[in-house]
Amino acid sequence: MLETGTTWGFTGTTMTSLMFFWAMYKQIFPYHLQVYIERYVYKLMGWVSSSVHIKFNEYSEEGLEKSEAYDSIHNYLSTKSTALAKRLKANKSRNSRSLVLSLDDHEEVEDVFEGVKVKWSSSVSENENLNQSSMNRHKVYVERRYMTLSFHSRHREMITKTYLDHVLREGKEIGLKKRERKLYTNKSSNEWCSWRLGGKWSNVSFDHPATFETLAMDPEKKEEIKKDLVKFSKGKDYYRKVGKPWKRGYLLYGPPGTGKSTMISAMANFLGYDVYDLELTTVADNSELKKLMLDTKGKSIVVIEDIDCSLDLTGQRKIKKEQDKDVEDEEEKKKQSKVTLSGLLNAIDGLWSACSGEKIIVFTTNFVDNLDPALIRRGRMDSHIEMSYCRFEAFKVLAKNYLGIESHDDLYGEIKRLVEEVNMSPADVAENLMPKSDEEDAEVCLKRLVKSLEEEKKLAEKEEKKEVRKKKKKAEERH
Ligand SMILES: Nc1ncnc2c1ncn2[C@@H]1O[C@H](COP(=O)(O)OP(=O)(O)OP(=O)(O)O)[C@@H](O)[C@H]1O
Ligand SMILES: [Mg+2]
Repeated sequence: MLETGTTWGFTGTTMTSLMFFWAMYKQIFPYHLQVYIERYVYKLMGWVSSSVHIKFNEYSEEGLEKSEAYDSIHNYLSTKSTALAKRLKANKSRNSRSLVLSLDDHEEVEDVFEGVKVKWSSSVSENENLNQSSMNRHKVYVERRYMTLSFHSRHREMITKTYLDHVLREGKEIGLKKRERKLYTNKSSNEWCSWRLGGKWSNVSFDHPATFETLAMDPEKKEEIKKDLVKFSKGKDYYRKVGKPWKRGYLLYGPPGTGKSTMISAMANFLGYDVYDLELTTVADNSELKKLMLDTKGKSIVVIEDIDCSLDLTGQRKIKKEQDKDVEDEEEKKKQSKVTLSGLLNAIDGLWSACSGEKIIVFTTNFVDNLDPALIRRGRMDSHIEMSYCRFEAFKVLAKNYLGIESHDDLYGEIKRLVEEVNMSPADVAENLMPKSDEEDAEVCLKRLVKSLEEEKKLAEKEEKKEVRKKKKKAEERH
């Protein structure tokens, strides 16, 4: 549990009472003597004190690796500090919308856990380092931050076993919630550079506003999906117990504009996950695909949109020869992705899937029947979700989103009848509902929708009649 950069020390008085002497002593004594004195003072204090102190450094001893434990403690204490500490530090990260308050240096905050009081203090010390890179080697002073946890020695067992676990877990969760989420897209392999940060994926910050509240679909189905996601995200122990990698596949299928891509954003926002948008056509071959998958982090959704169009995964093996004949340009042939169905199956199900925490895989398609059954069998795509045309329940969500209304005496009845009869996508319904100018009120938009639905209905009836006539003609010809 305690990682690099975490050291244990036992001293005997509070930090605050030493602060004045500390400043004086730093001025008077040279650094090498300070190290010597500190070692013995600490030892002496340990003999007379009943307190235990645990020190958590921000960086590892070599100063290279940032301690995850320190970050988690920092996050955990930021909530306590805002309410309890007298001196706070305010930071605003580049993309965050609000200020982040945290414990200032040399400040203390108390915490109570299972009736036991503990104290956290944040400190910063200056360490001497030799500047190796400079032509004239000289000493530089580096600030080293650390947190000290102090408590009575009779609670040692509980604090080290239960409390610290609790702090690290909670702090990690807070960190995940407040982190800036990313939308990744895969680079082509000639852009992969091991020495450059970023690796195989480029990213932008993910800020899609879709949520389950704004997603128009049957409310029961929506609740089911939300429950399923929550169960998955909390299922670490369960997945371990049943011996399955912690991952879940969702197949979203349905006609264009029914909200498949919107659903992915809603899922990511709901769980606080990153999104990896995998463009299969730019992946050269199966081995590249595996490497890309290995380079994804946990708490993420890996998405392959329009899986039926991405590659000819359905019958790649069968029609490959024919295809090769058709592709005359050698260069073009080289550029084509060689990812095969089995390569994709391996990448989803292979050993990689057990790496780096929980992962969701989402495929979307307009034509579910065209997909190879192996690709979407349960266990691989565990949940198949049909995104359907807009029915009345979904319409109500859209009307609330776009017009801010929950009912309309005259028009809701008519719309209810029409949307149950006409196949119109939520995207089209939304477009009709969106006011086109400030003068357009809810009624104007609803009337536009009614008109549009009626036109669609007439068109559908015409098409149906045409079909019936065609069938009749064929039947007559056969006789
Ligand atoms: N179920 C829905 N709920 C809310 N908005 C929706 C829904 N479906 C579509 N929309 C609206 O329509 C637009 C297009 O939807 P989206 O891109 O999610 O459809 P899609 O199913 O992914 O379509 P395609 O199959 O063409 O990729 C969205 O930006 C959104 O505003
Ligand atoms: Mg889409």
